[in-house]
Amino acid sequence: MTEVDVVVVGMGPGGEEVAAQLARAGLRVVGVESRLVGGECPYFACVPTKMMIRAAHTLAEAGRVGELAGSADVHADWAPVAKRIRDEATDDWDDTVAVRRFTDIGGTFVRGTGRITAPREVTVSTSDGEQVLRARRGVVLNTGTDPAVPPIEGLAGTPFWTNRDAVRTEEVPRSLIVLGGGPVGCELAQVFARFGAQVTVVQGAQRLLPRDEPEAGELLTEVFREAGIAVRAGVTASKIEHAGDEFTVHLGDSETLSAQRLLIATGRTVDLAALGVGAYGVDESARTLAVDGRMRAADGLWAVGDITGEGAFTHMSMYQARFAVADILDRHAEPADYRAVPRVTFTDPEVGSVGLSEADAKKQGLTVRTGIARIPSSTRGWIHKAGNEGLIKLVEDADAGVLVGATSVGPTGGEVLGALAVAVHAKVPTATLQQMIYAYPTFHRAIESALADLG
Ligand SMILES: Cc1cc2nc3c(=O)[nH]c(=O)nc-3n(C[C@H](O)[C@H](O)[C@H](O)COP(=O)(O)OP(=O)(O)OC[C@H]3O[C@@H](n4cnc5c(N)ncnc54)[C@H](O)[C@@H]3O)c2cc1C
Ligand SMILES: NC(=O)c1ccc[n+]([C@@H]2O[C@H](COP(=O)([O-])OP(=O)(O)OC[C@H]3O[C@@H](n4cnc5c(N)ncnc54)[C@H](O)[C@@H]3O)[C@@H](O)[C@H]2O)c1
Repeated sequence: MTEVDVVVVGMGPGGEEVAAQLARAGLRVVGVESRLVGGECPYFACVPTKMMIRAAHTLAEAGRVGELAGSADVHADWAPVAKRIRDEATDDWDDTVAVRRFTDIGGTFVRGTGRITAPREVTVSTSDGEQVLRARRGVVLNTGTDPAVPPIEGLAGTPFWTNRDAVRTEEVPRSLIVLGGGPVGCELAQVFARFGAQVTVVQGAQRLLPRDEPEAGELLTEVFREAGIAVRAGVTASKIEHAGDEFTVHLGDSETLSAQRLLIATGRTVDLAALGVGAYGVDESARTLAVDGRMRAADGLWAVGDITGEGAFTHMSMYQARFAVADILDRHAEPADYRAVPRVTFTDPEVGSVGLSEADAKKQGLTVRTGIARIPSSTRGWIHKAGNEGLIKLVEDADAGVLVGATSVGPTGGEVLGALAVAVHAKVPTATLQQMIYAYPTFHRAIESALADLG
C-alpha cells in the first residue's frame, strides 16, 4: 500500500494537467495510465487526424489550381502522412517524453489500469501484479472514452477500423464505408476521399453533424456529394459481413454497400462500472460521470474530460482541469461555465460553433432572432471562388440583445469563430457588434452581414 495526496487515473490532456499542477504545488501525486500519457488526443485523435486533414486539404487546394491559376499535376501519396504521424505526432506511439515531463517535476508514474476499490483507494493492475494506492485528498478520473461499437449483427469479430486504426494506417483503402456522420466520421471520410478512396458515409441521424445547426450539416452534405462522397442519411446498418478483402453492409432488407474497409465512428462510450465509481455511491450504470462546477463527482472524487459528458474536446478537458486543481488546492474559483463552449469540425469547409443552436435556444424559452450570411455572397467568398462554401449564422436572445450562439462555416470557419466566441462569452451587446468595424475583404466581415438581419 502506497499513501499519497492525490491519485490521477487516466492521463489524458486534463489528467496530465491536473497531475502536473498538483505536483508543482508540492503535493505527492501518482499518475496512472494504461496506454499513453497524453491520452487519445495526441496519439489517436486531434493531432494525427489534423495532420491527415492538413495533407488532404493541400491536395484539394492543388486541385483548385485548374480553376484559378493554371494547371497542376498532383499525385497523392499517403507515405509522408503516415511518416509524419509516426515520427512527429506520436513518436511511434511512445510516451517516454511525456512520462519524463511528469516525473521530472516530482510526480510518480504507474503504468497500468486503475480501478477505485474503496473511497480514496485505487488498485492498479500492472504487468507486475497489483498495486494499491491510498489518496489522502482523493482521486481524479480522466479516463476518457472508448469508441462505441454498435450491436449490429455480424459486426463483432470483423477487422473494422475505429479512429485508433485509421490514424495508424500505412495505406489508403480503395474504398471505405464510414458508419457515423459526426465529427470523427466527417473528418476522416473527407481525408480518405481526398486521397483517392471511394467513400460512403452511412449516418443514422437525418443529417451530418446533427449537433450543429441544420444549415451546417446540409451544406457539408452538398460539399461531400459534389466531391463524390456518397452520404446516406437517416439509415442504419442491419447486418454486416466480412469476407476476403471486403465488407458488406446491409441497409434494411434489400440494399447492400461494399467496401474494402469499414470505419466505425458512431460515438463514444464510458464504462463507469469498470472504474469502480460505485465505491463512492455513484450510479455506475450512467452514461457519463456527473460533476459539479468544481469537477466534484463525490467527496474525494473529481473527474475531468470526456467522462463528464460536457463536450468531448481537448480544450474542455483542459478547462475543467483548472477547476479540479483549484478545488483540490482549496483555492477560490468561480464554478465552470459552459455557456460559450467553442467546437470546430475540421472538414473543408470547417464547421465551427459556439453556445446554443437556434433549436436549443428556443427550447430554453428564449425569444430568438437569427441572422444568416452566405460566404460565397461575401466579397471575400466571391474572390476566393473555388472552395468558398460557408455561412455565418447568429442566434440572438432578442430580449437581452446579446448573441447566445453562433455558427461559422467556411474555408477558415474555425478561426472566424474566435470573434463569435468572444461575443457569446462576454455577452457583447448586439448593438455594439453592429457598430464594430470589420476589415475588408475578410471572411469574418460576413459577420456584419449576418448582424444586419438582427435589426
Ligand atoms: C478521431 C478524433 C478526433 C478528435 N479531434 C479533436 C479535435 O480536433 N479537437 C478537440 O478538441 N477534440 C478532438 N477530439 C476529442 C479529444 O480527443 C478528447 O476530447 C480529448 O482527448 C480529451 O479527452 P480526455 O481528457 O477525457 O481523455 P483521453 O484523451 O480520452 O485520455 C484518457 C486516458 O485515460 C486512460 N485510461 C482509461 N481508463 C484507464 C484506467 N482505468 N486506468 C488507467 N488509465 C486509463 C486511457 O488510456 C487514455 O490515455 C477528437 C476525438 C477523436 C476520436
Ligand atoms: N474537431 C473536433 O473537435 C472533434 C473531432 C472528432 C471528434 N470530436 C469529438 O469526439 C466525440 C466523438 O465523435 P463521433 O463523431 O465519434 O461521435 P458523435 O456522437 O458526435 O457522432 C456519431 C454519429 O454517429 C451516428 N450513429 C450512431 N449510431 C449509428 C449507427 N448504428 N449507424 C449509423 N450512424 C450512427 C449518430 O447519428 C452520430 O451523428 C464527439 O463528442 C466529438 O465532438 C471532436
